[in-house]
Amino acid sequence: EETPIPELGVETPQPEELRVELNPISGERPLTAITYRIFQERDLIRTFSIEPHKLLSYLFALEDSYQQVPYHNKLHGADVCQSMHVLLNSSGIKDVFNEFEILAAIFAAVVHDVHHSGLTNPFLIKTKNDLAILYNNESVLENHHVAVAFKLLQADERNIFSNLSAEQMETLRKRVVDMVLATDMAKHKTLLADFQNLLEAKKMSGNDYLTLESYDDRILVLKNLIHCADLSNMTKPLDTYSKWIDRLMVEFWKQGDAERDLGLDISPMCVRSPTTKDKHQIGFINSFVHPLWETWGSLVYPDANTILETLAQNREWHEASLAALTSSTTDNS
Ligand SMILES: COc1ccc(C2=NN(C3CCN(c4ncnc5ccsc45)CC3)C(=O)[C@@H]3CC=CC[C@H]23)cc1OCc1ccccc1C(F)(F)F
Ligand SMILES: [Mg+2]
Ligand SMILES: [Zn+2]
Repeated sequence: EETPIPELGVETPQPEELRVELNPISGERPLTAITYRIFQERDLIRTFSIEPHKLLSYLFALEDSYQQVPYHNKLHGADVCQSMHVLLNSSGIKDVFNEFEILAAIFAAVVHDVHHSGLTNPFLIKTKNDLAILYNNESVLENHHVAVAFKLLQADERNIFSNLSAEQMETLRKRVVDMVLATDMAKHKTLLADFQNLLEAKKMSGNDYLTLESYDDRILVLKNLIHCADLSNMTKPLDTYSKWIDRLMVEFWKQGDAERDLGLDISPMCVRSPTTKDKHQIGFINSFVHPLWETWGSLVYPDANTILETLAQNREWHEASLAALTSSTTDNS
């Protein structure tokens, strides 16, 4: 008889009272609430003999290590974790990955931006920030995120992987590092090209995509998966999506203010002008987001159809508002 996993993370004679207690937490602690729920739903707690109180301790510490910046805060961590959870259930891949890979993917998603300062890699590099010195300008933020995530595991009461073998822990660590480093936008073009080549090769060889043998093939799909989850704002309904982009604009404008105060060139996307948001977002969707989701769509066909339609609608929304803005300005001129 398997020991039941306490639904609320801890054994209690008064589950109802604790449930009431925890509810406000899910409001203040969205990252912990969502991630704990996903670990339960995927039975990861039982499969990997994770001690529930350690999982809660780790998630509380992780959540508190996300900075209170407008966009790259704990809500973004929770959002990418939830998006990863949904993407892993896509028809084309849900039976491909084993529970170790799923554990690594969910964990990588929830930790992937921890301790983000709300500044971009180019900014940290040009201001010679300590992190840029430490990581030699190479995926500076992403190296920091994954280092912080593993440092938090070192405390025994937070080590959720204490019941994994040394070898299992080694592979899990490699997968998580590979995935988090793949969220650096500077890696986007190579990552997508390799992904397209893999799918092309699979198609040529006639066997279905699902037969991914090597570690390199399997991790390549997982890297693109976390990258898709990180760029999933644009595939969400407009009312949700527009809230994310407004948060990001505030974060970019604050960086623009810092650049001005430091006498540095203001990054193009940090310029406070009414057309910046629309212009850049259209460019971003056309150059980065749509090609990525289109490639993903060919793997998980037909799941991605709704996603691609929403992406097109959101792009049209920007084009309409840009046209309105530019026509009104030409009228004024
Ligand atoms: C919800 O919407 C976005 C979410 C995340 C990002 C993210 N952007 N980026 C980079 C920032 C620099 N980039 C560029 N810089 C200048 N001109 C261009 C032209 C086309 S891209 C690009 C490329 C994308 C990141 O590294 C973030 C961290 C990791 C993943 C993704 C994040 C970008 C969103 O909307 C786009 C955008 C919106 C508003 C203003 C500007 C931008 C803008 F397009 F500029 F980003
Ligand atoms: Mg990031
Ligand atoms: Zn992110």
